[in-house]
Amino acid sequence: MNKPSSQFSTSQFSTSQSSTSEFSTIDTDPVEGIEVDPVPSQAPSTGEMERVERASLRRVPGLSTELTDVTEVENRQLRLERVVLVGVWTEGNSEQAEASLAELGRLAETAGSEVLEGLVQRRDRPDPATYVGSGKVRELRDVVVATGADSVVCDGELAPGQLRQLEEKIQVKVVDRTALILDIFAQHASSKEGKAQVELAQLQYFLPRLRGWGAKMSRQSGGGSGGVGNRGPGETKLETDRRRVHKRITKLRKELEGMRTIRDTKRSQRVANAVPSVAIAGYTNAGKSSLLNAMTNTGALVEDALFATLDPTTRRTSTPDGRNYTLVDTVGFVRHLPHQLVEAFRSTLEEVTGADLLVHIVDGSDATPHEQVSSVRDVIRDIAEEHGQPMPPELLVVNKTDAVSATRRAELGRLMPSAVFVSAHGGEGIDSLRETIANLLPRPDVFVDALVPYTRGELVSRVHSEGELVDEEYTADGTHVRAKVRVDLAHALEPFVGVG
Ligand SMILES: Nc1nc2c(ncn2[C@@H]2O[C@H](COP(=O)(O)OP(=O)(O)OP(=O)(O)O)[C@@H](O)[C@H]2O)c(=O)[nH]1
Ligand SMILES: [Mg+2]
Repeated sequence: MNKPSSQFSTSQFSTSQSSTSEFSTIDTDPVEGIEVDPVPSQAPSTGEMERVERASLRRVPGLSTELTDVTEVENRQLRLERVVLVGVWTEGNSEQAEASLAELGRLAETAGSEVLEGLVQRRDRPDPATYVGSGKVRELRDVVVATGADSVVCDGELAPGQLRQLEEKIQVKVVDRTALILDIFAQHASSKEGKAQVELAQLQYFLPRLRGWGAKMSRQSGGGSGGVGNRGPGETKLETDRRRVHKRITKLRKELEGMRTIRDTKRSQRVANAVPSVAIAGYTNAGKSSLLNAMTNTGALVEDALFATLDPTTRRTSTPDGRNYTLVDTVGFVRHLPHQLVEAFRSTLEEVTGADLLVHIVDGSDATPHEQVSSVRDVIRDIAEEHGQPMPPELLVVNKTDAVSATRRAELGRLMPSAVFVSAHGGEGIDSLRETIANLLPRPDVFVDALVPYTRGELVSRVHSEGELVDEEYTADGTHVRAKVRVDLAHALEPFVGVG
Protein backbone atom coordinates (compact mmCIF):
# COMPACT_ATOMS: atom_id res chain seq x y z
CA MET A 1 0.00 0.00 0.00
CA ASN A 2 1.30 3.39 -0.86
CA LYS A 3 1.16 5.82 1.99
CA PRO A 4 0.61 9.43 1.13
CA SER A 5 3.32 11.30 2.93
CA SER A 6 2.30 13.66 5.66
CA GLN A 7 2.57 17.31 4.89
CA PHE A 8 4.04 18.06 8.26
CA SER A 9 7.74 18.26 8.27
CA THR A 10 8.69 15.86 10.98
CA SER A 11 12.31 15.73 10.01
CA GLN A 12 13.33 18.63 12.21
CA PHE A 13 12.12 17.02 15.36
CA SER A 14 13.35 14.08 17.26
CA THR A 15 9.97 13.63 18.86
CA SER A 16 7.55 10.86 18.24
CA GLN A 17 4.87 8.95 19.96
CA SER A 18 7.33 6.32 21.03
CA SER A 19 10.01 8.59 22.38
CA THR A 20 7.51 10.52 24.45
CA SER A 21 5.26 7.73 25.56
CA GLU A 22 4.94 7.56 29.28
CA PHE A 23 7.13 4.52 29.70
CA SER A 24 9.92 4.90 27.28
CA THR A 25 12.47 7.64 27.72
CA ILE A 26 10.79 10.87 28.56
CA ASP A 27 12.08 14.31 29.22
CA THR A 28 10.67 15.63 32.39
CA ASP A 29 10.15 19.25 33.12
CA PRO A 30 11.89 19.68 36.46
CA VAL A 31 9.39 22.23 37.69
CA GLU A 32 6.13 20.71 36.72
CA GLY A 33 6.95 17.05 36.27
CA ILE A 34 5.35 16.74 32.86
CA GLU A 35 6.75 15.78 29.51
CA VAL A 36 8.30 18.47 27.39
CA ASP A 37 9.40 18.33 23.80
CA PRO A 38 12.89 16.97 23.42
CA VAL A 39 15.50 19.20 21.83
CA PRO A 40 15.10 19.29 18.06
CA SER A 41 17.83 17.47 16.18
CA GLN A 42 18.76 17.07 12.56
CA ALA A 43 18.21 13.33 12.59
CA PRO A 44 15.05 11.96 11.02
CA SER A 45 12.26 11.86 13.56
CA THR A 46 11.42 8.59 15.18
CA GLY A 47 7.92 9.11 13.83
CA GLU A 48 9.35 9.10 10.37
CA MET A 49 11.67 6.20 11.02
CA GLU A 50 8.75 4.29 12.42
CA ARG A 51 6.82 4.94 9.26
CA VAL A 52 9.69 3.73 7.10
CA GLU A 53 10.13 0.71 9.28
CA ARG A 54 6.48 -0.20 9.12
CA ALA A 55 6.43 0.18 5.38
CA SER A 56 9.45 -2.05 5.11
CA LEU A 57 7.72 -4.65 7.23
CA ARG A 58 4.87 -5.25 4.82
CA ARG A 59 4.29 -8.91 4.37
CA VAL A 60 5.81 -10.77 1.51
CA PRO A 61 3.25 -13.08 -0.05
CA GLY A 62 4.05 -16.75 0.05
CA LEU A 63 6.65 -16.62 2.77
CA SER A 64 6.10 -17.94 6.20
CA THR A 65 8.25 -19.08 9.03
CA GLU A 66 7.50 -21.89 11.36
CA LEU A 67 6.91 -20.76 14.87
CA THR A 68 7.46 -22.57 18.08
CA ASP A 69 6.16 -20.82 21.14
CA VAL A 70 2.41 -20.73 21.44
CA THR A 71 2.29 -17.92 23.95
CA GLU A 72 4.80 -15.75 22.19
CA VAL A 73 4.06 -15.93 18.56
CA GLU A 74 2.09 -18.80 17.18
CA ASN A 75 -1.31 -17.34 17.84
CA ARG A 76 -0.33 -13.78 17.53
CA GLN A 77 0.45 -13.58 13.85
CA LEU A 78 -2.32 -13.96 11.36
CA ARG A 79 -0.25 -13.90 8.23
CA LEU A 80 -3.17 -13.08 6.01
CA GLU A 81 -2.16 -12.45 2.47
CA ARG A 82 -4.94 -12.62 -0.07
CA VAL A 83 -8.30 -12.28 1.56
CA VAL A 84 -12.01 -12.44 0.79
CA LEU A 85 -14.27 -10.42 3.10
CA VAL A 86 -17.69 -11.56 4.21
CA GLY A 87 -20.29 -9.74 6.29
CA VAL A 88 -23.71 -10.53 7.67
CA TRP A 89 -25.93 -7.50 7.42
CA THR A 90 -28.51 -7.65 10.18
CA GLU A 91 -29.61 -4.05 10.63
CA GLY A 92 -29.44 -0.62 9.03
CA ASN A 93 -29.53 0.19 5.34
CA SER A 94 -27.40 -1.19 2.54
CA GLU A 95 -25.20 1.89 2.59
CA GLN A 96 -24.24 1.16 6.19
CA ALA A 97 -23.61 -2.50 5.42
CA GLU A 98 -21.30 -1.53 2.58
CA ALA A 99 -19.54 1.09 4.70
CA SER A 100 -18.89 -1.54 7.34
CA LEU A 101 -17.43 -3.95 4.79
CA ALA A 102 -15.35 -1.18 3.23
CA GLU A 103 -13.96 -0.42 6.66
CA LEU A 104 -13.17 -4.11 7.14
CA GLY A 105 -11.31 -3.91 3.83
CA ARG A 106 -9.25 -0.98 5.07
CA LEU A 107 -8.51 -2.86 8.26
CA ALA A 108 -7.37 -5.88 6.25
CA GLU A 109 -5.15 -3.70 4.09
CA THR A 110 -3.71 -1.97 7.11
CA ALA A 111 -2.84 -5.42 8.43
CA GLY A 112 -0.92 -6.00 5.23
CA SER A 113 -3.25 -8.13 3.16
CA GLU A 114 -4.64 -7.80 -0.30
CA VAL A 115 -8.43 -7.69 -0.54
CA LEU A 116 -9.76 -9.70 -3.47
CA GLU A 117 -13.50 -9.70 -3.00
CA GLY A 118 -16.25 -8.80 -0.54
CA LEU A 119 -19.61 -10.48 0.05
CA VAL A 120 -22.50 -9.38 2.22
CA GLN A 121 -25.46 -11.51 3.25
CA ARG A 122 -28.74 -10.08 4.48
CA ARG A 123 -29.95 -12.17 7.45
CA ASP A 124 -31.84 -11.59 10.68
CA ARG A 125 -28.91 -12.91 12.62
CA PRO A 126 -25.67 -14.72 11.83
CA ASP A 127 -25.92 -18.48 11.37
CA PRO A 128 -25.03 -20.11 14.70
CA ALA A 129 -22.92 -22.78 13.01
CA THR A 130 -21.17 -21.07 10.14
CA TYR A 131 -21.86 -17.31 10.54
CA VAL A 132 -23.22 -17.04 6.97
CA GLY A 133 -25.99 -19.37 5.84
CA SER A 134 -25.18 -22.69 4.20
CA GLY A 135 -25.95 -21.45 0.67
CA LYS A 136 -23.60 -18.56 1.19
CA VAL A 137 -20.90 -20.89 2.50
CA ARG A 138 -20.86 -22.66 -0.87
CA GLU A 139 -20.77 -19.37 -2.73
CA LEU A 140 -17.95 -18.21 -0.50
CA ARG A 141 -16.03 -21.40 -1.14
CA ASP A 142 -16.42 -20.83 -4.91
CA VAL A 143 -15.18 -17.26 -4.64
CA VAL A 144 -12.21 -18.41 -2.56
CA VAL A 145 -11.29 -21.02 -5.14
CA ALA A 146 -11.83 -18.68 -8.11
CA THR A 147 -9.75 -15.87 -6.64
CA GLY A 148 -7.06 -18.04 -5.08
CA ALA A 149 -7.57 -16.44 -1.68
CA ASP A 150 -5.79 -17.89 1.32
CA SER A 151 -8.02 -16.44 4.03
CA VAL A 152 -11.55 -15.28 4.73
CA VAL A 153 -12.21 -12.35 7.06
CA CYS A 154 -15.64 -12.12 8.71
CA ASP A 155 -17.08 -8.76 9.70
CA GLY A 156 -17.90 -9.52 13.33
CA GLU A 157 -16.72 -11.48 16.31
CA LEU A 158 -17.33 -15.17 15.73
CA ALA A 159 -17.68 -17.88 18.33
CA PRO A 160 -14.77 -20.35 18.37
CA GLY A 161 -17.08 -23.04 16.96
CA GLN A 162 -18.23 -20.85 14.09
CA LEU A 163 -14.66 -20.15 13.09
CA ARG A 164 -13.82 -23.82 13.17
CA GLN A 165 -16.82 -24.97 11.20
CA LEU A 166 -16.40 -22.31 8.57
CA GLU A 167 -12.73 -23.21 8.22
CA GLU A 168 -13.62 -26.86 7.75
CA LYS A 169 -16.11 -26.04 5.03
CA ILE A 170 -14.04 -23.50 3.16
CA GLN A 171 -10.65 -25.07 3.72
CA VAL A 172 -8.77 -21.84 4.20
CA LYS A 173 -8.03 -19.86 7.31
CA VAL A 174 -11.01 -17.91 8.66
CA VAL A 175 -10.54 -14.97 10.98
CA ASP A 176 -12.91 -12.40 12.40
CA ARG A 177 -12.85 -8.64 12.71
CA THR A 178 -11.62 -8.82 16.28
CA ALA A 179 -8.57 -10.91 15.38
CA LEU A 180 -7.81 -8.53 12.53
CA ILE A 181 -7.92 -5.46 14.76
CA LEU A 182 -5.79 -7.23 17.33
CA ASP A 183 -3.29 -8.04 14.61
CA ILE A 184 -3.04 -4.40 13.54
CA PHE A 185 -2.55 -3.34 17.13
CA ALA A 186 0.19 -5.94 17.48
CA GLN A 187 1.97 -4.61 14.39
CA HIS A 188 1.70 -1.00 15.54
CA ALA A 189 2.48 -1.28 19.24
CA SER A 190 5.82 0.28 20.02
CA SER A 191 6.09 1.17 23.70
CA LYS A 192 6.55 -1.43 26.38
CA GLU A 193 3.10 -0.71 27.76
CA GLY A 194 1.49 -0.77 24.32
CA LYS A 195 3.01 -4.14 23.54
CA ALA A 196 1.96 -5.61 26.86
CA GLN A 197 -1.58 -4.29 26.42
CA VAL A 198 -1.90 -5.81 22.97
CA GLU A 199 -0.46 -9.12 24.02
CA LEU A 200 -2.87 -9.32 26.93
CA ALA A 201 -5.82 -8.60 24.63
CA GLN A 202 -4.65 -11.19 22.11
CA LEU A 203 -4.14 -13.91 24.66
CA GLN A 204 -7.59 -13.28 26.11
CA TYR A 205 -9.05 -13.54 22.66
CA PHE A 206 -7.14 -16.68 21.75
CA LEU A 207 -7.57 -18.57 25.00
CA PRO A 208 -11.04 -19.96 24.23
CA ARG A 209 -9.98 -20.50 20.62
CA LEU A 210 -6.78 -22.41 21.28
CA ARG A 211 -8.18 -25.70 20.07
CA GLY A 212 -9.31 -24.33 16.73
CA TRP A 213 -6.00 -22.69 16.08
CA GLY A 214 -3.58 -25.21 17.39
CA ALA A 215 -5.24 -28.36 16.12
CA LYS A 216 -6.58 -29.17 12.74
CA MET A 217 -5.74 -26.14 10.67
CA SER A 218 -2.13 -25.47 10.13
CA ARG A 219 -0.86 -21.98 10.55
CA GLN A 220 0.06 -22.19 6.93
CA SER A 221 -2.83 -21.80 4.55
CA GLY A 222 -4.43 -24.99 3.34
CA GLY A 223 -3.10 -27.01 6.26
CA GLY A 224 0.12 -28.26 4.68
CA SER A 225 1.69 -31.52 5.77
CA GLY A 226 4.54 -31.79 8.21
CA GLY A 227 5.98 -29.11 10.42
CA VAL A 228 4.34 -27.46 13.36
CA GLY A 229 0.89 -27.83 11.81
CA ASN A 230 1.02 -31.57 12.37
CA ARG A 231 2.43 -31.53 15.82
CA GLY A 232 -0.68 -33.43 16.99
CA PRO A 233 -1.56 -31.27 19.94
CA GLY A 234 -4.09 -33.56 21.61
CA GLU A 235 -5.54 -32.83 25.01
CA THR A 236 -2.25 -32.77 26.81
CA LYS A 237 -0.65 -30.23 24.54
CA LEU A 238 -3.80 -28.15 24.67
CA GLU A 239 -3.82 -28.23 28.44
CA THR A 240 -0.18 -27.20 28.58
CA ASP A 241 -0.83 -24.40 26.15
CA ARG A 242 -3.78 -23.17 28.16
CA ARG A 243 -1.79 -23.18 31.34
CA ARG A 244 1.04 -21.27 29.76
CA VAL A 245 -1.36 -18.71 28.35
CA HIS A 246 -3.01 -18.29 31.76
CA LYS A 247 0.36 -17.80 33.38
CA ARG A 248 1.39 -15.26 30.82
CA ILE A 249 -1.92 -13.37 31.23
CA THR A 250 -1.36 -13.14 34.98
CA LYS A 251 2.17 -11.87 34.46
CA LEU A 252 1.08 -9.27 31.91
CA ARG A 253 -1.70 -8.04 34.18
CA LYS A 254 0.79 -7.58 36.98
CA GLU A 255 3.23 -5.71 34.75
CA LEU A 256 0.51 -3.47 33.40
CA GLU A 257 -0.66 -2.72 36.92
CA GLY A 258 2.85 -1.51 37.72
CA MET A 259 2.96 0.69 34.65
CA ARG A 260 -0.42 2.04 35.50
CA THR A 261 0.84 3.18 38.87
CA ILE A 262 3.52 5.20 37.10
CA ARG A 263 0.94 6.72 34.81
CA ASP A 264 -1.39 7.53 37.70
CA THR A 265 1.46 9.23 39.54
CA LYS A 266 2.22 11.34 36.52
CA ARG A 267 -1.39 12.26 36.12
CA SER A 268 -1.78 13.21 39.76
CA GLN A 269 1.37 15.31 39.45
CA ARG A 270 -0.30 17.16 36.64
CA VAL A 271 -3.44 17.58 38.67
CA ALA A 272 -1.45 18.83 41.64
CA ASN A 273 0.32 21.24 39.37
CA ALA A 274 -3.06 22.38 38.17
CA VAL A 275 -2.13 22.02 34.53
CA PRO A 276 -5.44 21.37 32.80
CA SER A 277 -5.44 18.42 30.41
CA VAL A 278 -7.11 18.23 27.05
CA ALA A 279 -7.49 14.84 25.36
CA ILE A 280 -7.87 14.47 21.63
CA ALA A 281 -10.18 11.53 21.06
CA GLY A 282 -11.84 10.27 17.94
CA TYR A 283 -12.37 7.58 15.39
CA THR A 284 -9.26 6.01 13.93
CA ASN A 285 -7.80 8.02 11.03
CA ALA A 286 -9.87 11.12 11.92
CA GLY A 287 -6.68 13.19 12.16
CA LYS A 288 -5.96 13.22 15.91
CA SER A 289 -2.18 13.09 15.50
CA SER A 290 -2.35 15.65 12.69
CA LEU A 291 -4.30 17.98 14.97
CA LEU A 292 -1.77 17.54 17.76
CA ASN A 293 0.96 18.42 15.27
CA ALA A 294 -0.94 21.42 13.94
CA MET A 295 -1.53 22.73 17.43
CA THR A 296 1.89 22.12 18.91
CA ASN A 297 4.24 22.09 15.94
CA THR A 298 5.58 18.66 16.71
CA GLY A 299 6.03 15.47 14.80
CA ALA A 300 3.66 12.80 16.08
CA LEU A 301 3.28 9.92 13.66
CA VAL A 302 0.67 10.60 11.00
CA GLU A 303 -0.25 7.83 8.65
CA ASP A 304 -3.09 6.97 6.33
CA ALA A 305 -3.59 3.75 8.21
CA LEU A 306 -5.99 2.65 10.86
CA PHE A 307 -4.64 2.65 14.41
CA ALA A 308 -1.38 4.36 13.56
CA THR A 309 -1.22 5.71 17.10
CA LEU A 310 -1.40 3.36 20.06
CA ASP A 311 0.61 5.15 22.71
CA PRO A 312 -0.57 8.41 24.13
CA THR A 313 1.65 11.34 23.16
CA THR A 314 1.47 14.24 25.57
CA ARG A 315 2.55 17.74 24.59
CA ARG A 316 2.39 20.97 26.47
CA THR A 317 0.90 24.00 24.87
CA SER A 318 -0.78 27.21 25.96
CA THR A 319 -3.88 29.25 25.38
CA PRO A 320 -3.66 32.50 23.38
CA ASP A 321 -3.75 34.34 26.74
CA GLY A 322 -0.80 32.32 28.01
CA ARG A 323 -2.27 29.61 30.26
CA ASN A 324 -0.52 26.24 29.98
CA TYR A 325 -2.30 22.99 29.34
CA THR A 326 -1.41 19.52 28.15
CA LEU A 327 -2.73 18.03 24.95
CA VAL A 328 -2.74 14.26 24.63
CA ASP A 329 -3.23 12.35 21.40
CA THR A 330 -4.37 8.83 21.96
CA VAL A 331 -5.50 5.55 20.46
CA GLY A 332 -8.37 5.77 17.99
CA PHE A 333 -11.75 4.13 18.15
CA VAL A 334 -13.57 1.96 15.68
CA ARG A 335 -17.02 0.45 15.43
CA HIS A 336 -17.12 -2.67 17.60
CA LEU A 337 -13.77 -2.03 19.20
CA PRO A 338 -12.94 -5.47 20.61
CA HIS A 339 -13.78 -5.55 24.29
CA GLN A 340 -10.47 -7.29 25.00
CA LEU A 341 -8.73 -4.20 23.69
CA VAL A 342 -10.89 -1.81 25.64
CA GLU A 343 -10.02 -3.75 28.76
CA ALA A 344 -6.32 -4.05 27.98
CA PHE A 345 -6.03 -0.40 26.94
CA ARG A 346 -7.94 0.80 29.96
CA SER A 347 -5.14 2.88 31.42
CA THR A 348 -4.48 4.50 28.03
CA LEU A 349 -8.16 5.21 27.61
CA GLU A 350 -8.30 6.73 31.07
CA GLU A 351 -6.19 9.56 29.67
CA VAL A 352 -9.36 10.40 27.81
CA THR A 353 -11.94 10.01 30.55
CA GLY A 354 -9.72 11.75 33.11
CA ALA A 355 -9.18 14.84 30.98
CA ASP A 356 -10.56 18.27 31.82
CA LEU A 357 -11.76 18.62 28.25
CA LEU A 358 -12.33 16.19 25.42
CA VAL A 359 -11.59 17.41 21.93
CA HIS A 360 -13.60 14.92 19.93
CA ILE A 361 -12.36 15.00 16.38
CA VAL A 362 -14.33 13.55 13.51
CA ASP A 363 -13.39 13.10 9.86
CA GLY A 364 -15.67 15.45 7.91
CA SER A 365 -14.85 13.66 4.65
CA ASP A 366 -16.22 10.35 5.92
CA ALA A 367 -19.57 9.21 4.53
CA THR A 368 -21.12 8.64 7.94
CA PRO A 369 -19.39 10.98 10.42
CA HIS A 370 -22.26 10.92 12.94
CA GLU A 371 -21.88 7.15 13.24
CA GLN A 372 -18.22 7.63 14.05
CA VAL A 373 -19.24 10.15 16.68
CA SER A 374 -21.62 7.77 18.38
CA SER A 375 -19.19 4.80 18.36
CA VAL A 376 -16.59 6.98 20.05
CA ARG A 377 -19.03 8.32 22.62
CA ASP A 378 -20.24 4.80 23.43
CA VAL A 379 -16.79 3.56 24.36
CA ILE A 380 -15.91 6.66 26.37
CA ARG A 381 -19.22 6.56 28.22
CA ASP A 382 -18.67 2.89 29.13
CA ILE A 383 -15.24 3.55 30.57
CA ALA A 384 -16.35 6.65 32.44
CA GLU A 385 -19.36 4.82 33.89
CA GLU A 386 -17.27 1.91 35.00
CA HIS A 387 -15.07 4.28 36.95
CA GLY A 388 -17.97 6.27 38.31
CA GLN A 389 -16.48 9.32 36.58
CA PRO A 390 -18.61 11.92 34.86
CA MET A 391 -17.99 12.27 31.10
CA PRO A 392 -15.54 15.11 30.57
CA PRO A 393 -16.98 18.13 28.74
CA GLU A 394 -16.73 17.54 25.00
CA LEU A 395 -15.87 19.86 22.15
CA LEU A 396 -16.75 18.41 18.77
CA VAL A 397 -14.28 19.22 16.02
CA VAL A 398 -14.90 18.39 12.36
CA ASN A 399 -11.57 17.90 10.57
CA LYS A 400 -10.50 17.69 6.92
CA THR A 401 -12.63 20.62 5.78
CA ASP A 402 -10.19 20.95 2.88
CA ALA A 403 -11.49 17.64 1.58
CA VAL A 404 -15.24 18.41 1.59
CA SER A 405 -17.35 20.44 -0.82
CA ALA A 406 -19.08 23.65 0.27
CA THR A 407 -22.46 21.89 0.08
CA ARG A 408 -21.34 19.02 2.25
CA ARG A 409 -19.80 21.40 4.69
CA ALA A 410 -23.07 23.29 5.08
CA GLU A 411 -24.83 19.99 5.60
CA LEU A 412 -22.33 18.99 8.31
CA GLY A 413 -22.83 22.38 9.92
CA ARG A 414 -26.52 21.57 10.26
CA LEU A 415 -25.82 18.04 11.52
CA MET A 416 -23.30 19.21 14.11
CA PRO A 417 -24.21 22.80 14.91
CA SER A 418 -21.91 23.13 17.93
CA ALA A 419 -18.81 21.80 16.18
CA VAL A 420 -15.68 23.76 15.30
CA PHE A 421 -14.56 23.13 11.70
CA VAL A 422 -10.86 22.75 11.02
CA SER A 423 -8.33 21.45 8.58
CA ALA A 424 -5.31 20.06 10.37
CA HIS A 425 -3.60 20.12 6.98
CA GLY A 426 -4.41 23.59 5.74
CA GLY A 427 -4.56 25.13 9.20
CA GLU A 428 -8.05 26.48 8.64
CA GLY A 429 -9.94 26.99 11.91
CA ILE A 430 -7.00 26.07 14.14
CA ASP A 431 -6.81 29.54 15.68
CA SER A 432 -10.47 29.58 16.46
CA LEU A 433 -10.16 26.08 17.91
CA ARG A 434 -7.44 27.38 20.24
CA GLU A 435 -9.77 30.18 21.35
CA THR A 436 -12.64 27.79 21.97
CA ILE A 437 -10.42 25.43 23.98
CA ALA A 438 -9.18 28.39 26.03
CA ASN A 439 -12.75 29.34 26.87
CA LEU A 440 -13.66 25.81 27.92
CA LEU A 441 -10.65 25.09 30.14
CA PRO A 442 -11.19 25.28 33.86
CA ARG A 443 -10.23 28.76 34.92
CA PRO A 444 -8.24 29.86 37.94
CA ASP A 445 -10.77 30.98 40.50
CA VAL A 446 -8.99 32.16 43.63
CA PHE A 447 -8.17 35.86 43.81
CA VAL A 448 -4.83 36.65 45.49
CA ASP A 449 -3.12 39.88 46.32
CA ALA A 450 0.46 39.09 47.34
CA LEU A 451 3.83 40.69 47.76
CA VAL A 452 6.32 38.09 46.61
CA PRO A 453 9.97 38.64 47.60
CA TYR A 454 12.45 38.67 44.72
CA THR A 455 14.00 35.50 46.12
CA ARG A 456 10.77 33.67 45.21
CA GLY A 457 10.66 34.63 41.55
CA GLU A 458 9.44 31.13 40.62
CA LEU A 459 6.10 31.86 42.26
CA VAL A 460 5.67 34.96 40.12
CA SER A 461 6.49 32.88 37.04
CA ARG A 462 3.81 30.40 38.01
CA VAL A 463 1.30 33.21 38.40
CA HIS A 464 2.16 34.22 34.84
CA SER A 465 1.91 30.77 33.33
CA GLU A 466 -0.94 29.27 35.34
CA GLY A 467 -3.02 32.17 36.53
CA GLU A 468 -4.65 35.26 35.17
CA LEU A 469 -2.71 38.34 36.10
CA VAL A 470 -4.75 41.38 37.05
CA ASP A 471 -1.79 43.66 37.72
CA GLU A 472 1.81 43.53 38.77
CA GLU A 473 4.12 46.10 40.30
CA TYR A 474 7.81 45.95 41.23
CA THR A 475 8.35 47.42 44.67
CA ALA A 476 11.39 47.69 46.90
CA ASP A 477 10.26 44.58 48.82
CA GLY A 478 9.30 42.36 45.95
CA THR A 479 6.76 41.86 43.20
CA HIS A 480 3.27 42.92 44.10
CA VAL A 481 0.88 40.71 42.14
CA ARG A 482 -2.88 40.69 41.99
CA ALA A 483 -4.15 37.68 40.11
CA LYS A 484 -6.61 34.83 39.85
CA VAL A 485 -4.96 31.48 40.42
CA ARG A 486 -5.95 27.89 41.15
CA VAL A 487 -6.13 26.56 44.68
CA ASP A 488 -2.68 24.96 44.86
CA LEU A 489 -0.89 28.12 43.78
CA ALA A 490 -3.01 30.19 46.16
CA HIS A 491 -1.69 27.94 48.96
CA ALA A 492 1.88 28.45 47.85
CA LEU A 493 1.35 32.21 47.84
CA GLU A 494 -0.31 32.26 51.23
CA PRO A 495 2.77 33.36 53.22
CA PHE A 496 2.98 36.50 51.11
CA VAL A 497 -0.63 37.50 51.09
CA GLY A 498 -1.46 40.68 52.94
CA VAL A 499 2.22 41.42 53.68
CA GLY A 500 3.21 45.10 53.54
N1 LIG B 1 -7.34 16.14 3.60
C1 LIG B 1 -6.97 16.08 4.87
N2 LIG B 1 -6.41 14.97 5.37
C2 LIG B 1 -6.05 14.95 6.66
C3 LIG B 1 -6.27 16.06 7.53
N3 LIG B 1 -5.82 15.72 8.76
C4 LIG B 1 -5.34 14.47 8.67
N4 LIG B 1 -5.46 14.00 7.40
C5 LIG B 1 -5.01 12.69 6.90
O1 LIG B 1 -5.76 11.66 7.55
C6 LIG B 1 -4.92 10.53 7.77
C7 LIG B 1 -4.92 10.16 9.24
O2 LIG B 1 -4.30 11.19 9.99
P1 LIG B 1 -3.74 10.92 11.47
O3 LIG B 1 -3.41 12.24 12.04
O4 LIG B 1 -2.70 9.85 11.45
O5 LIG B 1 -5.06 10.35 12.13
P2 LIG B 1 -5.26 9.71 13.58
O6 LIG B 1 -6.63 10.08 14.03
O7 LIG B 1 -4.13 10.09 14.47
O8 LIG B 1 -5.22 8.17 13.21
P3 LIG B 1 -4.90 6.88 14.13
O9 LIG B 1 -3.75 7.21 15.03
O10 LIG B 1 -4.55 5.84 13.10
O11 LIG B 1 -6.15 6.54 14.88
C8 LIG B 1 -3.53 10.90 7.25
O12 LIG B 1 -3.42 10.39 5.95
C9 LIG B 1 -3.56 12.39 7.26
O13 LIG B 1 -2.67 12.94 6.32
C10 LIG B 1 -6.88 17.24 6.97
O14 LIG B 1 -7.11 18.27 7.62
N5 LIG B 1 -7.21 17.18 5.65
MG1 LIG C 1 -2.74 8.95 15.36
